[in-house]
Amino acid sequence: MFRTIMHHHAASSEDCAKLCCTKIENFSVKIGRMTILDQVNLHIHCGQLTAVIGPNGAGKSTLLKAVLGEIPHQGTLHYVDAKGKHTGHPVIGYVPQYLRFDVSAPISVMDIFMACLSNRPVWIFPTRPLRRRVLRSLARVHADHLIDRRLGALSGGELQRILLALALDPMPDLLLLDEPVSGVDQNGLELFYEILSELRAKEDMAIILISHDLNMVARHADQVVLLNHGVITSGTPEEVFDDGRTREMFGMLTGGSFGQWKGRGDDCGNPL
Ligand SMILES: Nc1ncnc2c1ncn2[C@@H]1O[C@H](COP(=O)(O)OP(=O)(O)OP(=O)(O)O)[C@@H](O)[C@H]1O
Repeated sequence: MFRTIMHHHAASSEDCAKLCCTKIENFSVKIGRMTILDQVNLHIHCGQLTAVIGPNGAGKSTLLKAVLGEIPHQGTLHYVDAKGKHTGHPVIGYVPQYLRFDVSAPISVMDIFMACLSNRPVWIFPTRPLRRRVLRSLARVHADHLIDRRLGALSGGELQRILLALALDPMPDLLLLDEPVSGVDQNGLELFYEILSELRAKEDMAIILISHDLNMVARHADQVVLLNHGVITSGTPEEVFDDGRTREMFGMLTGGSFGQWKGRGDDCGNPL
């Protein structure tokens, strides 16, 4: 069950550019006779947060799974770091939208780290260095106080941060996040975005985030991609949110501009 939060190595055949970036080229996914993704091309720059938005069923989660190599797809993934020393095989960290587990199971946060980080069975008492390492990982996401908490007793936001900490060990080149649609309150969401901002700056990490909260995207993303089976439009938050196609797709009122509604919104996170 924890396979999806482990790390993946994606292969590529040639360099992408001189700057640190990931190029997603001509990604297509067909399931049966249905085309879910059609020729998606994206450049994801290191040190930037790229938010993917789009209606339900647009293929957002499918795109992340294809980048992870978890589902059959066409297209190629190229990665090159700034120094050109680590080209072609990004280490990818993945934070899934949700984790299915038995909420009554006596599994602690420490146990799940043990299961993911070492080959030791979880019933062996953790060694001190391992516990210190887990505490360091958890501190990165402001969650070291949760190390002995039972998984089933975590709030939605806390669980999301634990999954993020797991995806960051070892530190990935490319971080993929599928934000939960519900279960994380506004404070949890704010903290999560703050942590992502820290990471992109400190680790020079490329981050792709599927988000349903347009206000948070407007405030924190460097680049926004509007996806609906293909890329409808992409650019800065200003460019994408002022685009008539975005406004139409999300039922926004016409006439307003990005600057007027940035930071405001209704209770569901929709810009007014
Ligand atoms: N294994 C599958 N078999 C058949 N159809 C699938 C499969 N996986 C996804 N789909 C379909 O592909 C489309 C895209 O799904 P996906 O989960 O990628 O959308 P999404 O943009 O992430 O949606 P949401 O915002 O609702 O999470 C949907 O219509 C979905 O029903």
